[in-house]
Amino acid sequence: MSRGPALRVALLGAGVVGSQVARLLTENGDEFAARIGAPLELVGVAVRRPARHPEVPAHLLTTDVAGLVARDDVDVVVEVIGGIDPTRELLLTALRRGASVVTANKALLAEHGPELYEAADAAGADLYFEAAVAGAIPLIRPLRESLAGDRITRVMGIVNGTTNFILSAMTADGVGYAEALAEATRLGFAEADPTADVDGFDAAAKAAILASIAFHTRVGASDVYREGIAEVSAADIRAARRIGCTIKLLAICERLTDDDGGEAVSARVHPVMLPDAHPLAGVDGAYNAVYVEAESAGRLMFYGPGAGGAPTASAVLGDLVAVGRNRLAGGRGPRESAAADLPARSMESVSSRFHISLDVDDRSGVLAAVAGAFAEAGVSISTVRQEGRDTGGGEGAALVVVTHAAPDTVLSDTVARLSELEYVHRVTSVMRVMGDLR
Ligand SMILES: NC(=O)c1ccc[n+]([C@@H]2O[C@H](COP(=O)([O-])OP(=O)(O)OC[C@H]3O[C@@H](n4cnc5c(N)ncnc54)[C@H](O)[C@@H]3O)[C@@H](O)[C@H]2O)c1
Ligand SMILES: N[C@@H](CCO)C(=O)O
Ligand code: NA
Repeated sequence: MSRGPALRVALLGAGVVGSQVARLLTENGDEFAARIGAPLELVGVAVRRPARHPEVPAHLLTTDVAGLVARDDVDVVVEVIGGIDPTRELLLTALRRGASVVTANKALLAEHGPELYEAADAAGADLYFEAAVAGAIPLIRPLRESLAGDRITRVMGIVNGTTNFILSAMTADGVGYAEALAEATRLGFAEADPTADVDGFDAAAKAAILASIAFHTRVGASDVYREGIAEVSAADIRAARRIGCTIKLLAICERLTDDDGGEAVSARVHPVMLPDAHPLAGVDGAYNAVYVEAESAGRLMFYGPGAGGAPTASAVLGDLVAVGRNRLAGGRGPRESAAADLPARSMESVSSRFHISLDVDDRSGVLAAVAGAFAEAGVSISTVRQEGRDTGGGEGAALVVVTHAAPDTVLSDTVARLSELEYVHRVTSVMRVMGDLR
């Protein structure tokens, strides 16, 4: 039963996510009203081309997005347009006049989160963004609220559905990279510009958001080290299989303790060879999964659909219900929590194990020369394996070296030394490895 005045909602964008938000709002309006205690009323939907949206009642459609957010009868703006321009200005306008905002826009939050929080604070409005990280999976709310009484030490996971879909297809079906990307785009997982997915920008934005919330510190997109999957080859996937691993693009956010006991934060995104027994190795397709380690709670795992129209709309609508309940209660949701203000560390502070593939001359002395280069750089070797060449014929052989943990910077020196060796034709790939190998 509805008790309060209607919560008036403006929807910006009716693409993959927005069209599902509009559908569910219309279909389930009575249920939402009962859950909130006040009806939700969709008062406008901003789109680029109204003719393409027969599913939205025509009187709600507008191309005047700036006019819609400026309307003083709009209580909540739901933004599913994406990108920084013009969304930053639109959301600031909405917040400054006291409207709450629900957004799925990780790129905007990772670049301009503090500015949006400040505008929300100044006007006493809410800023919710569950859909921005790991789609349908409840992750932002558990981190911001459920775990607010704990000390989180690590957040690590698969947070980009498109790249996970591509890597899964390349691994299971031997499907080519381009074909898998086209399918992810067709299914609505990929960003409007899919380089945001494959080059790791999308995952890096999510890592920045996760690290900020988990460590009560402002972490921006530029603080996140980033490598995408464009360099991951079919040969890398075969090499990973040989050592009992699966390649995944991981976002890793860690609380680091310096030698002097001071704390810092590291956030990074890069491909990793994960042992098949690792729980994240079995997360396939557009599914996401995130591990959270906290001092008192221990290890938690969040798993589910990380992309797609309806799953993402589920998270958007959950936020909308929360905003509606807050309004009716005369309260607000959580604000920015950044008081810890920890410094962000670069990759120089991070050590990893590495899997390095080399094309070498198949002759005596090669192994000693390669081992010597590692020794000179102070990198300890865990295993070495020599194989016939992985691709192509020729006189050479493929050498595969797996190291013990070594600092990132030292590893780049080692690769430079290896490339200069007379017997080494090429360093064909360098990839980080996690955990124990068989
Ligand atoms: N697709 C997913 O699986 C998914 C998951 C989580 C988060 N997101 C995020 O949700 C947002 C939307 O993603 P999407 O997949 O629905 O994108 P989309 O490209 O399918 O939809 C965006 C829509 O916004 C419209 N639009 C663009 N500029 C506009 C403007 N100035 N005025 C009015 N309309 C405008 C476009 O025409 C398009 O219809 C992005 O921030 C994305 O990162 C998407
Ligand atoms: N493009 C994103 C959408 C979900 O944020 C992905 O593939 O995960
Ligand atoms: Na989520």
